[in-house]
Amino acid sequence: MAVILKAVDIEKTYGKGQLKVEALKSTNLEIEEGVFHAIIGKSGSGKSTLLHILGGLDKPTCGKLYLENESVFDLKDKELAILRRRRIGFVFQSFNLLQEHTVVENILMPIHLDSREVDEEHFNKVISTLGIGEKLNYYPDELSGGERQRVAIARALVSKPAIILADEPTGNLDEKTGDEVIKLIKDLAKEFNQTIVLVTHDLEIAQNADRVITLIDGEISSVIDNSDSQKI
Ligand SMILES: Nc1ncnc2c1ncn2[C@@H]1O[C@H](COP(=O)(O)OP(=O)(O)OP(=O)(O)O)[C@@H](O)[C@H]1O
Repeated sequence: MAVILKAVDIEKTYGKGQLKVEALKSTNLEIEEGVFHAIIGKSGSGKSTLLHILGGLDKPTCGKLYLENESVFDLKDKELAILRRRRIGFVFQSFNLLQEHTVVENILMPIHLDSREVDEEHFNKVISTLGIGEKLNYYPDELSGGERQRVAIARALVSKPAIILADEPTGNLDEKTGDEVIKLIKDLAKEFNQTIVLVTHDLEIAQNADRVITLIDGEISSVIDNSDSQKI
């Protein structure tokens, strides 16, 4: 499978002197196309730091990141912002929807910001897969938590990003809704051959992923394919 995102010797240090925290020690990681990856680890192990760097939201102290062979942190800030908008879909615990805009406006925001044409067929497929067709003209505060997260996922998917990065996407949802959202993410990965990297502290959620990356104290301690472990 093709490597879509590659981290090479990435390190991230916060603070100085006695306050220095090595959030990520030398990290090498390859993210493959169409694969659903989960990053797990205890609180403070560096999961969010790694995800933010993989998404170009935060710069590493040193190291390189390549998205489809483009060196992400060698881009100028403006180019990096465009790359993030066009090539990376983000899904956060807090949904990050714009309250004063309707569901459909939220979903199409990244495409409109880029003055791009909407691929109607893809849009309709995403909406029907996520089951939010009836809610397009509602406002976020008129939706349940699970519906809001499905809108955020639709927004991430609709611009056909190279990769979707999700940080504890079920963190604000009850267990049943969280399970439904994870199942949807898993189905979407297959349906759209979508590359996904999802951060979670929940081992059960990680079981849904194709590949599980475990972080301990800022270091990758293992990368395990669930399909391999199921074969054993
Ligand atoms: N902006 C910051 N300034 C200083 N230290 C930070 C900052 N962000 C994170 N850290 C530290 O870096 C380490 C890794 O943090 P990170 O948020 O990546 O962990 P995490 O595994 O995502 O944790 P959690 O599961 O609790 O969200 C922690 O020790 C944290 O305190």
